[in-house]
Amino acid sequence: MSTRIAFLGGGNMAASLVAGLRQAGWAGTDILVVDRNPDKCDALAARHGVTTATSIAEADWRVDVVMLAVKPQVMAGAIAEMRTALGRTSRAPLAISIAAGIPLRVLATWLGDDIECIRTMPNTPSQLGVGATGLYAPPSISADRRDLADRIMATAGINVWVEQEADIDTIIATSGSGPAYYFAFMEAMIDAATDMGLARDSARQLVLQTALGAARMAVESGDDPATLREKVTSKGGTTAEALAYFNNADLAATVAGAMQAAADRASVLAQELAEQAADTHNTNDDR
Ligand SMILES: NC(=O)C1=CN([C@@H]2O[C@H](COP(=O)(O)OP(=O)(O)OC[C@H]3O[C@@H](n4cnc5c(N)ncnc54)[C@H](OP(=O)(O)O)[C@@H]3O)[C@@H](O)[C@H]2O)C=CC1
Ligand SMILES: O=C(O)[C@@H]1CCC=N1
Repeated sequence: MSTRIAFLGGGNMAASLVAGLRQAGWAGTDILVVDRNPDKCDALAARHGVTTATSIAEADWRVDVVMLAVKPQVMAGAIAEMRTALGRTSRAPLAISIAAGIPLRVLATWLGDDIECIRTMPNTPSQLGVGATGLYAPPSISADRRDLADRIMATAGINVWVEQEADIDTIIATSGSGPAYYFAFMEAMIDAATDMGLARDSARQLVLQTALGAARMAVESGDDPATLREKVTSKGGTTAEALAYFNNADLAATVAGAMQAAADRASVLAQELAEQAADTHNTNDDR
């Protein structure tokens, strides 16, 4: 029997995951995308043959899995609306959260007792099947449900399961946000090469192909990145000069600081959302 998946939110990350699912052969008719923006719904329906709905209240929630894919700040409201709509259906779907910074304990207060949740952190290269996803499931989740989440996220690329939820914040800082770091590096290199005299289009082609080549070598050659770096670096040559410049600017500390800032932001978000969940709980108790 087929597994029906709904996406609560059809933005950048959901679109990437839908593309990965479709590329892996998941039937478009088994995928529902619920997004309030009709243009996004139309684009996903046209491109991937998925079913769409622009209203949470009116969507057909008879699904096996719900991917929680709206921004953290609007998740509580979207889940509340979905809960009301789900009231009509008899079985509770498995929820898979892709949101940064919302702990399972907070999601549980919003989802209710009957909906189990697995926390994941994918990234946008999922759209090409070369994504990287971190996953955490609490011990109470059955092996079958873990396998289901594993199967779904594996359509996006590689899966890495972690034993403690706190590691998801590190994964957000590493692979969740990571593509943006590489894109920023590419932008800086394109700008620099252009400033140094290359035509922008030539600079772009050279930078992007270099990034692709370096990534493929790092993945496929069997050598670790340090060895590959050494093989480019001739003694007394040009690469050594560039790397010395990076060292003087303390590139490693800059990268570590940026990643820590991303992880810290996830913790702050978690704290804010936990306080919001507690306030809602107290308000409901007061009624
Ligand atoms: N982008 C990324 O690289 C990654 C993102 N994530 C996580 O994925 C989640 C989504 O991020 P991203 O895809 O970038 O965000 P987007 O803003 O691109 O997508 C969210 C979509 O949900 C829609 N939406 C919001 N509220 C509702 C609602 N009540 N009913 C229907 N639709 C609604 C939004 O519409 P509108 O635009 O009108 O608000 C938007 O189209 C976040 O929680 C993020 O932490 C995780 C890993 C990587
Ligand atoms: O920037 C964000 O918050 C999301 C989570 C990881 C990538 N994008």
